[in-house]
Amino acid sequence: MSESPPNVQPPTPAEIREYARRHHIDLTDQEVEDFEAAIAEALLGYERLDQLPDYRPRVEYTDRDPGYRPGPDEDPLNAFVTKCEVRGADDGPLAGYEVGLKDNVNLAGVELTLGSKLFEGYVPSTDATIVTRLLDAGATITGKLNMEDMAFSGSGELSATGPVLNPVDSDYIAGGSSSGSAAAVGNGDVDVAIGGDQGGSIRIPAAWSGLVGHKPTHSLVPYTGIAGLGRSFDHAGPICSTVDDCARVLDVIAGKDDLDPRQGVVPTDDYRGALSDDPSDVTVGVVEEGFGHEVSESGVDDTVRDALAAFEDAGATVTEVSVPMHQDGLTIWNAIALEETAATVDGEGIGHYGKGFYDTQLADAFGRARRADADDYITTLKLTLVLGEYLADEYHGHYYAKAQNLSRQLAEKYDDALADVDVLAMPTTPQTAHEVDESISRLEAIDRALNMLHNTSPFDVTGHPATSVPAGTADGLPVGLMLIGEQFDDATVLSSAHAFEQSVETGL
Ligand SMILES: NC(=O)c1ccccc1
Repeated sequence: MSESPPNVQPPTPAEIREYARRHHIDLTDQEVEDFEAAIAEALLGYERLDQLPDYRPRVEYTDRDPGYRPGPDEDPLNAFVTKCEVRGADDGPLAGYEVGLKDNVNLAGVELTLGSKLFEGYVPSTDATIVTRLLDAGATITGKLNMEDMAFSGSGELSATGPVLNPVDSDYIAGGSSSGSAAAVGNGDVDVAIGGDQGGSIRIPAAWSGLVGHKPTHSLVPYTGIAGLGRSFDHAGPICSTVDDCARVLDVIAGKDDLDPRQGVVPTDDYRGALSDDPSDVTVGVVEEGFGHEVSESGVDDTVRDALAAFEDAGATVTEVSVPMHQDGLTIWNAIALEETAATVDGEGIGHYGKGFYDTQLADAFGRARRADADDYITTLKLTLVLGEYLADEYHGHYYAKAQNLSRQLAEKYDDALADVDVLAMPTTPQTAHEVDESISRLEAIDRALNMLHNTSPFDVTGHPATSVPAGTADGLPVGLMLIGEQFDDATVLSSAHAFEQSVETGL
């Protein structure tokens, strides 16, 4: 997909009528004629815009290698879209670290696919803000990692290049949507990886693959230069083997970015410096409603309860808390995710509103691809666009707006529970990884893509920081314990996860 800037042309009278109709306006003949003249005048400004060069963030470390797609011998888990090597500064907190990026993160000069056929051959010429920060910290970026097609599934089997295999047991899938991020870290191909999380996509693959995944507080980590689904619930964050590495990466990528319209005031911390080894520093509120969902596997619930009992034996204070509204979290997330994703796609992948960097290249590429190849969308995105557009149109945005309001109320309920404890706790997902099965039906694929979001998705719409840390196994497969903290108190969440990791033997 090559970059060719648009060259503005005036609409025909028929087009003027058609675009008016899309806004429920019926123009008279005289209105069409008058607008034709007014539009000719207005478009002179657009001719000028075509002449002005775009304003883009500067790219540093310009020695770029476009890389290559590894074959199955080199990449048996299908973790990579591209292997590459972009070296950063000579020293810094990530010197010696090989870092992989989910393939929705702009790395200038290297193809970006979003795990989808639609973007094949698209090469951004800017870096995401977090890429600049990683390179400044001494990292070497060694790969673009596979992901669920357009990030719209939690399972790990719906990339355009097929299933991503679980690094603990390759008869199972890795979890998604940051599937390659988990597989590459688990397989030792990279030291740490960046993932993305809109409904659970950092924490699910971390849980299923026996790794640590941290979804930062919403807006703590700039999302500039990363393709997303909706500004109000897009997150990027680390997937690593240890909590210590997650804190080390967060120290580098967190903080104010003038280019990101999602951010307000962004309080940061010394995340690595705040890590504790001592369970007696930690008070945990175990959220009753995070267990026993209809889809919950008892083995998962038992493993998480046993791990929390072991944490208590090691000195942590563990209490039971109730947050009844948690049971409505997935419903609230769903109403936000459906309409906001449809609006983002209508907005050519970049949307509108807010001051910041707008990726014109992405809009050009996505705009063209979606008009030509939308039939190749992942099935869950097709479903979301149909239903999201229908609901927005038929009910005039009522449900999206109400769900946004309810997400604020939900956030208050978690805050109330957090007033008495450091962190809340529950299983990251109600079940362990699905078995690899390439013969499933469309409806089974949709179910497997979305049936694990009960505990992860509420925190994508409330914004609270949440870490998944390995808690043990159920039938030999990894189980994740999710710890949740107050907004912008990522330090306490990571510190509590670290104390757990250091004091409880999980076999992972
Ligand atoms: N990107 C996500 O977190 C996601 C997960 C599951 C379904 C839709 C989106």
